[in-house]
Amino acid sequence: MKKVRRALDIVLENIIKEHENIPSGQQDRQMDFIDTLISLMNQPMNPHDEHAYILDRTKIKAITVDMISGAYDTSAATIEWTFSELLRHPQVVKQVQAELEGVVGMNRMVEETDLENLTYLDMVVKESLRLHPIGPLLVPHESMEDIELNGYYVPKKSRIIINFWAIGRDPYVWSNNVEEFYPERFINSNIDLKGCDFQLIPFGSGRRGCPGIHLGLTTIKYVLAQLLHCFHWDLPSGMLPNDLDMTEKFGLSMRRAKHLYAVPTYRLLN
Ligand code: HEM
Repeated sequence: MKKVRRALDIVLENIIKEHENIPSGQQDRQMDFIDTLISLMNQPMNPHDEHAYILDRTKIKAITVDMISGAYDTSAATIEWTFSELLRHPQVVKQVQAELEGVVGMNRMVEETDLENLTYLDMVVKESLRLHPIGPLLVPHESMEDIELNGYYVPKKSRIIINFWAIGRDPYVWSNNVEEFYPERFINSNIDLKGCDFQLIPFGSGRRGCPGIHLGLTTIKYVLAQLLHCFHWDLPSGMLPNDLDMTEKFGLSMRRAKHLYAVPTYRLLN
């Protein structure tokens, strides 16, 4: 563990140094996340309170580790699960591609600004997160005071674990076709992912809910939209959609037990 920590510290130190010593001629480049943190370094976050939180080098490294560890695996695994469901449901792929053709056309690549107009893709991602939440038990929480909830007494300092995987597959919440990948269930529904609709909380809820929800959703939709817009996708070696193994591997994040393989064919006009 100590070795890993030292190695990680060297990587992070290099990232910070690279940002501190931008070569002349590149000074006008757009500021990124690390530039912003460095610009706030060693000054109180609240200028009217000298005891306020101060961002130092170590804290910048800690925040960066949080960002990297929270972001990569979760987004990559969600893309892989969504793609698996799409390969099992060619009809849904056709509909996403029809939406992309309507919004983007076939002569240019998808851009980030297109995402807000891709409403069917939004439903596809919600449905994928319902069935395949990356954090099936979210992150353990602790009650700050004694509380009674729906007739249950929860003492202060209880460890609370939310089984969102089970909520996502509960027929009383989602009706009988709960095991089916069916994005259309979100048509005319106001359910969103921000954490107030408790039947769909793959990013958690409340003050300790996921701070990366917007970056995560943008990344997932952008990657999926580009992959589906640019390419047709087939399963390898004549495999049929129903043959695709959907076994889960339970861990800190819930990934596919086996990697997904798919064969692309280019489909844009140029
Ligand atoms: C598909 C993408 C993602 C999913 C499904 C996801 C899911 C979650 C969940 C379930 C939690 C625990 C929330 C709770 O228990 O209430 C969480 C926490 C967290 N996530 Fe994400 N996340 C994603 C992307 C990201 C990204 C892109 C970042 C960073 C840029 C990030 C950073 C974090 C951090 C730092 C926490 C801990 C928050 C705290 O303890 O206060 N996540 N995430």
